[in-house]
Amino acid sequence: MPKAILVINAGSSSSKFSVFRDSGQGDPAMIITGQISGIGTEPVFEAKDAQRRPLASKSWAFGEPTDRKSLLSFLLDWITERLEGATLVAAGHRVVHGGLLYSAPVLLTPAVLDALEGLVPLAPLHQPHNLAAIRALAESHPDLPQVACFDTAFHRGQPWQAGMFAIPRELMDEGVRRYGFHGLSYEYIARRLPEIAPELGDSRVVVAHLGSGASMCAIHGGRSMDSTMGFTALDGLPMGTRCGNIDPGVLIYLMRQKGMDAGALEKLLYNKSGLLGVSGVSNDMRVLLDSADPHAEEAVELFCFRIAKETGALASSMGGIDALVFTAGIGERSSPVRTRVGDKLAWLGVRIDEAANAANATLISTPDSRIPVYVIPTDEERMIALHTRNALAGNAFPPP
Ligand SMILES: Nc1ncnc2c1ncn2[C@@H]1O[C@H](COP(=O)(O)OP(=O)(O)O)[C@@H](O)[C@H]1O
Ligand SMILES: CC(=O)OP(=O)(O)O
Ligand SMILES: [Mg+2]
Repeated sequence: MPKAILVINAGSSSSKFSVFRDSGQGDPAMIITGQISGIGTEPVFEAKDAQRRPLASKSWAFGEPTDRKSLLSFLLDWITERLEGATLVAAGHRVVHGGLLYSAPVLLTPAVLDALEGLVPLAPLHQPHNLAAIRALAESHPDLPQVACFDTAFHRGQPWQAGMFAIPRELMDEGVRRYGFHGLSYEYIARRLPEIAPELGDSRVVVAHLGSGASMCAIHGGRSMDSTMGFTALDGLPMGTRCGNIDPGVLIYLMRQKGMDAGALEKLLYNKSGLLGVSGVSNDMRVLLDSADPHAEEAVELFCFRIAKETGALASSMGGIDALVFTAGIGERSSPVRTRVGDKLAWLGVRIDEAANAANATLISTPDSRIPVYVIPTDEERMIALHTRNALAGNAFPPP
């Protein structure tokens, strides 16, 4: 009998989900995708089929239970009716932080969940919501195996220099080190790129994952060598509402001179900074690109400046660069951002083909560009489905 795997990527106010049919041969096939948004306020459920055609939607009447557990229970009932003979065998979750302990996907047990709970302070924007979805599902469906797939796992094999802060060694031994995130996305790109460009299998690639969280990764021969995010998902590029890298002296200044405590700093750096903080207009790149406000223009320019700067840094970590890849919401859909980054990398010999770029084509560089530039839609959900299948079978993935 065919099997089905539920994939969940739970955020603060929304849970994205997909259902994959798994025949055991090749990659699992996505059959349903969607999200429940407005969790905690007015939830709305929307589901689409594999071709992204609407399948169903629902909102909840006042007074109906809309806690996470009830919403997930509704979701599972709805999915079970549409499995057409397949059996739901597991749920795979994106869990942002795996810390020092988890460098591969893991079958969830109460002890694993407790260990992951201890990492909440390292990913306050993500981890609590990832774990809340797991706990809610464990309550409503205690017999359904659940697998945690970590954003940090792909980076755990990085050279030691990339993982180290120049602070006293004891802190590093406790786990105060650079981890890197968006690993499921980078792992997918590392797998997909050689299918698109077989000659790039062993090469040095810089990947820019530009979504509401944004980071970049240096990948050599399919392995992560360095990344812009560090101990938390606050480091590196400026993001929708996060500051990206910042002189730590600023934090000491804010504490001393402005009396800010940890909570206030967390709010400032995670929720009020980045594109939103610089523009004062929006955290959404589409809004900024359409805005006539000079501060919106500055936010876009700063974002692109930092992407170009990090490209140079990551290339240096690999001793060179053979290709550049854009992915995630902004990377896949914003040709103006890609044009600006390309212009800033003209020194490297990057030449963007504007017609291909405007069309969001796969290859957006000209034939005379010194390195090829690609746009590759990411698929973190597919990686989670693959990892979940393999964790259930007790196999390591990718195979050693
Ligand atoms: N056509 C577009 N042009 C520019 N930015 C876009 C476009 N479409 C989506 N985005 C940006 O992509 C971001 C979401 O990216 P996504 O990868 O879905 O993020 P996340 O998974 O972190 O929520 C939004 O904040 C929005 O600014
Ligand atoms: C790690 C991270 O920043 O994730 P997201 O892009 O989903 O916010
Ligand atoms: Mg994302």
